[in-house]
Amino acid sequence: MSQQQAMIAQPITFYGAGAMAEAIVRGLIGRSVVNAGSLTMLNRSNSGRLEELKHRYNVKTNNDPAETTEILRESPIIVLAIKPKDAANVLRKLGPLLSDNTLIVSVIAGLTIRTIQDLLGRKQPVARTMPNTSSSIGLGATGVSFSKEINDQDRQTVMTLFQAVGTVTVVEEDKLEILTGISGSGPAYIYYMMEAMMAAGIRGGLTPQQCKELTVQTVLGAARMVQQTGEEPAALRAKVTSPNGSTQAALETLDKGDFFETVIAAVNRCAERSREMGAALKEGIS
Ligand SMILES: NC(=O)C1=CN([C@@H]2O[C@H](COP(=O)(O)OP(=O)(O)OC[C@H]3O[C@@H](n4cnc5c(N)ncnc54)[C@H](OP(=O)(O)O)[C@@H]3O)[C@@H](O)[C@H]2O)C=CC1
Ligand SMILES: O=C(O)[C@@H]1CCC=N1
Repeated sequence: MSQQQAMIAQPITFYGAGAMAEAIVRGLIGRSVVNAGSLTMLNRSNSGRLEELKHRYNVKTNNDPAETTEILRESPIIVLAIKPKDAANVLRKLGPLLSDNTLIVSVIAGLTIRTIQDLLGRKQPVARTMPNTSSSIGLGATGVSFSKEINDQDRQTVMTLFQAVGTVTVVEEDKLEILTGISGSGPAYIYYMMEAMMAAGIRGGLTPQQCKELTVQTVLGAARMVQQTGEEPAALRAKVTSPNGSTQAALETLDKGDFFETVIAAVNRCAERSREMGAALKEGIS
């Protein structure tokens, strides 16, 4: 990542102060793309959480209903970082507070641009994004789609925001669900794999600390190998796999559990679940 990262001068309000909002805020501050004082994080009721965030990042926080209304009314950029189940209520109340050029950036899984605008009751400029939690260390992978109301400056702001915390892939909106299956939820699959590898090592007599160190370095090294050598994962896998050797035996065991197709099914189910959540929100509009 370049040292001369573009700055975002406008204040940004995070509507929702949970795991994903924190990941982005931590990344933005870590990369000095924003001044902490220009970030505000709002939640519904968890004041302890806001205290923690204020202490950790020096950001402004609030959950007083009257004050948050004023903050939202005056925010040029609002990042929606609430759960899908809370989105309908929040967006219905938010719509009347916006001005025509308030930029809405959503990280909410499944929620389409059309549904966001319908719930807001106005054709707001919207960037629908799907980041992941690795944004917190600047290694996020974010997918983005823009509504047609977005102007070039807003588009650049959104690109700057997410490029500051990792890579950005602009896609057609109907590809965001499958993208969620790969990169939005993907860290969880890798962690699950790591959990299983560590459990195996512990059962085999290694210490938890040894297992963690070995597993982390293995995952890190494998990802970096793909990135730095430019070789395909399949080619790199072949280099690890001696004919009739131990790796082949392990991979055959994975294949007995239909590993490859199971991962594909998991990614597809994730995408499908995102669409289901989006459809439920759409149906809720009446
Ligand atoms: N976690 C992840 O890996 C990723 C998540 N996402 C998306 O990010 C969004 C947030 O997820 P995540 O951060 O994990 O969720 P969390 O449960 O960690 O956070 C949700 C936040 O929303 C707040 N909130 C809920 N209702 C309101 C309301 N009416 N007014 C103000 N604040 C409210 C909660 O406040 P309180 O605690 O006070 O109720 C909380 O701060 C989801 O839509 C998810 O799809 C996208 C990519 C990856
Ligand atoms: O599980 C979820 O719904 C969110 C979306 C992507 C990652 N976490």
